[in-house]
Amino acid sequence: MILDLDIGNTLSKWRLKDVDSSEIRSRGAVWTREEWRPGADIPDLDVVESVRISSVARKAVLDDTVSLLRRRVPNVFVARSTREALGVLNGYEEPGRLGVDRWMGALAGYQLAGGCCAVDCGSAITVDFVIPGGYHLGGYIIPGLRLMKESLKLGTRNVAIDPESEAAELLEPGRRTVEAVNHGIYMAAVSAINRIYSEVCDQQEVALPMLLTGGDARVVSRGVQVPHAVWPDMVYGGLEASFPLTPAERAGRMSGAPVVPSPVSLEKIRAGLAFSMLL
Ligand SMILES: Nc1ncnc2c1ncn2[C@@H]1O[C@H](COP(=O)(O)OP(=O)(O)O)[C@@H](O)[C@H]1O
Ligand SMILES: CC(C)(COP(=O)(O)O)[C@@H](O)C(=O)NCCC(=O)O
Ligand SMILES: [K+]
Repeated sequence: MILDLDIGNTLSKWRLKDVDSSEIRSRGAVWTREEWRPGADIPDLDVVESVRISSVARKAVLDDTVSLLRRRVPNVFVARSTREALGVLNGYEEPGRLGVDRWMGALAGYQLAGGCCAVDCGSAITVDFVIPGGYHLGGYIIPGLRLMKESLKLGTRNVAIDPESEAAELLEPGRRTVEAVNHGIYMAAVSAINRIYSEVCDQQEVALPMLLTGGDARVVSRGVQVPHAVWPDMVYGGLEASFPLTPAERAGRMSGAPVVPSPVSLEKIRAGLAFSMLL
């Protein structure tokens, strides 16, 4: 079995993948914290022959996790942000400083769509661009829905947005504090994503497919007008492409990859941008 780990600032996600069949056998998530307890937090390591890790947690957490795993598992692969990988050139001045989850998403998106806007809606919402030819332009970081809410300190933190809510309701003016906050942060997130996408496509003169991932991807998806696909395993896709282990991965396939969404024309994107600015 392969154990894939995606350690974010809030949640540490894991999944077990069969090496021969490439099937996902189980998955789970635990709060990101100092220490892993194999058998409790993550599956028993006896069945695991390889681990692949993407981590944005503090270096000490990653170091401890890696040393624990190295004692028990033959192969441990740790993803790093590099200057170039899989045909993508990292846009950061200091490539190693780009969050490795963003880098994994950019690599997966490029491998799937050959140019994309990769949006990760987690603790932070990150929006990264890779244009055809493999140039990663850099991106944008804004607080995620939960962080935006907590920063207001209005005592609404325990009333999360219902992930089943309809976008139309979430975009209405709130008539109670908790609604005003939830609708406000939702509007902030989806309008930022829509606007960032249009601005960058306009500047770069290319209509890109958009891919969404992260814990809040599904609810954010309902408010994003740009054609897009939700790919919950996008970060894992970057791990698969970086460290291919199964026959399917060696052939370039990534688990759960969605059908690439067809972007609207650049003219339409530009018209939308002009309209939103009343030009
Ligand atoms: N069941 C859940 N448990 C915790 N957070 C959730 C859950 N469902 C959605 N969320 C949202 O997802 C965010 C965490 O998403 P995730 O992509 O795992 O973040 P990160 O990679 O930063 O740890 C939380 O901040 C919260 O807004
Ligand atoms: C921006 C992030 C905090 C997002 O992490 P997440 O919300 O997925 O936990 C992470 O990618 C990170 O720590 N990045 C390093 C800074 C950068 O990318 O510029
Ligand atoms: K994120």
